[in-house]
Amino acid sequence: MSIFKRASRALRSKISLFSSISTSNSHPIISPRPYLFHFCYTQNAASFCSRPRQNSKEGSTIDLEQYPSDNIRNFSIIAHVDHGKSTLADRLLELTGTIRKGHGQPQYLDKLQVERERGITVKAQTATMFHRHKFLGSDTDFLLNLIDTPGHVDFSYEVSRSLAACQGALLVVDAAQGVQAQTVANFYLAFESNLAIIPVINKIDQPTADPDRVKAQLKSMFDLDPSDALLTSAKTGQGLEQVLPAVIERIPPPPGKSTSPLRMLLLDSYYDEYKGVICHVAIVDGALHKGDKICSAATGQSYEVNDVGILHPELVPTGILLTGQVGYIVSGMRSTKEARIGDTLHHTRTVIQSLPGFKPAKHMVFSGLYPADGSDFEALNHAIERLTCNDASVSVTKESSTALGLGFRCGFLGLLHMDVFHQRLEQEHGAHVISTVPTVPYIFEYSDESKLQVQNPAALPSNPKNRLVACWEPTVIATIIIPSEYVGSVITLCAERRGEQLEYSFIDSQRAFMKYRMPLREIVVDFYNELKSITSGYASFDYEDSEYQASDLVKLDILLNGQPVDAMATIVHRSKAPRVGRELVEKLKKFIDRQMFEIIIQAAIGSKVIARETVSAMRKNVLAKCYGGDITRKKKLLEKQKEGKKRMKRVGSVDIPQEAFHELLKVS
Ligand SMILES: Nc1nc2c(ncn2[C@@H]2O[C@H](COP(=O)(O)OP(=O)(O)OP(=O)(O)O)[C@@H](O)[C@H]2O)c(=O)[nH]1
Repeated sequence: MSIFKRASRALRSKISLFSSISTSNSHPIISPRPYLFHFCYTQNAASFCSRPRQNSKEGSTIDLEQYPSDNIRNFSIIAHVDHGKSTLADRLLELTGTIRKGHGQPQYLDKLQVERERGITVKAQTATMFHRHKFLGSDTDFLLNLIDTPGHVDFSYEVSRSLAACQGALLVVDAAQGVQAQTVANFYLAFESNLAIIPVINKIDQPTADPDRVKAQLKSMFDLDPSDALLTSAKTGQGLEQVLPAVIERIPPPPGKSTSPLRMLLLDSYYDEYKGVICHVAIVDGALHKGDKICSAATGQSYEVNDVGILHPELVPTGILLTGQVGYIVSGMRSTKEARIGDTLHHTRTVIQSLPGFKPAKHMVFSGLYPADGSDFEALNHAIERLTCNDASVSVTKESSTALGLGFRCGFLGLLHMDVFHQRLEQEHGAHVISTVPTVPYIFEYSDESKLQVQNPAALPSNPKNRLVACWEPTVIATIIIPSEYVGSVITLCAERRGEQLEYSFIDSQRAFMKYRMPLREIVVDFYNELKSITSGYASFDYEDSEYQASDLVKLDILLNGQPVDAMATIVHRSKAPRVGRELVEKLKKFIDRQMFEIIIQAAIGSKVIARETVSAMRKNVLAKCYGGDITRKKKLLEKQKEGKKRMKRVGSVDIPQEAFHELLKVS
């Protein structure tokens, strides 16, 4: 039985996310303002892009009243990493004249520096486009809201939020790589949200493209009709003219009621230096006008709407948003904490039923963040506050460490998310941070039946008052898709990582599909890199969280000259403790400079030492390799050493360089 059919059974009873609720109150509709259109030819001679001209009265607004919900289509682009979502989004924006062709920066909607440097999408981005299409026999103007979503598993929360504002999705699949792990995960997200799914087989220009094989995979895995698949190349433009007509004809208009009281779903928020908090919203029912008084269903707090508009793709004020439209509002919220993602906003003095909202983001990985220089705590505090304004999926609590001083314990959606957060802290806010070994949330149960959830290994008492009776660790269900020849080595890797095989089948003659239950701890540290390396980069991998399972866990302490370094403590499975302990002390030995006294580095479980290294006494001579050379070179090296010393962390009498903490992150 195909996965699709199994899922259909499970989901048969699910109801639509946007099943509309009938209400009697209606908000008065303001009479339409005058509007004008001009038309321009696009690269595709057969179609026009209709671009509403700026309203001359208000100077800066576009009139949206021309677009009743029947003329609106809201859709996401979803796919596995690198299958071409952002490039396809670029082409659609060009095709509709929303951005100029050759605007100079590919993947236009990937705006963050980190997205551009890494070539990945981290934040979902919305863009409103206008398009004229012959529909039911006559030329009709449509407003299309496109949401480009991230492909990496850590950001699937962004995908599920985006889908809540859509009635359809373009499921993009690389014509050479075929269905991959995130294709499967994203298909189910869209399917569970009852979206119309349009398969798009992209990159057909590649020499290894095999669209027929991909069509067969789509049929066997998801029961998608092969004749529904669009064949495109976002690179050469081939086949792109079919995309928007398919969006208009196959995706239903938004189902909301224009005569019902306003209900809008808060999709996302970020902080802008000049405007304050900007919220992205989807109008589910009713209409919103500039100057309206609105209220949060979650907090009861009221606000006045100071600005409202669409993302075209930059912010364009329109003074109004109508049923089914997606746009932004500025409403005097002082912090993004007030803008709760998934909240329902409505007019004050109207009674509405809240929208279903979203499941809260689940933090998979926790790590301590400390200022590299202890005196920078306030600066780091400020930087984290500002960044969490734009990334509400990070949890932050203050903590202190004897080794590192005052800092923060942060929860992330995965390791890539953690990495991206660090990079943004440094790039966007100039913060220098030391992060501690990432850990997953464990549960420890004691003889008095008390349970302790541990997000920071240092918080686990080495000698508890009550006897420890059980330990529990979080698990995930991992999906792995690989070429058949790598099956053996992947099974070995998963067994080493304590995985339990749940499913093993073949997508077609060349590709195997496997499902494993695995401890989260085993996959957050370097699993994906190892999987990629043993499969020559051909594996694709995705995971979803699952239940806790009993496990034999121990706390591994790192001691320097007999003194435990709380920031380096970690929790591991007992069977892995000797190897992890050895690796940790070896790594530390490499990074701790020789000092004027001997340093003993130990890894211990309770009072039992399981690994040990010694750094012999002496000052590191940074000039050792500087034969001859002029004095300025030597001065530079000494200056660098001085600078490095400033960034050292003193534990007892031992100075630990910042890199040592970074290197520890890599030890599994
Ligand atoms: N040959 C070819 N390359 C393409 C095509 N579409 C996209 N690419 C290339 O594929 C790479 C990934 O494209 P993106 O658009 O960034 O992919 P994405 O799915 O948005 O990636 P994530 O956001 O990281 O998930 C880029 O180097 C693109 O230039 C295509 O149709 N043909």
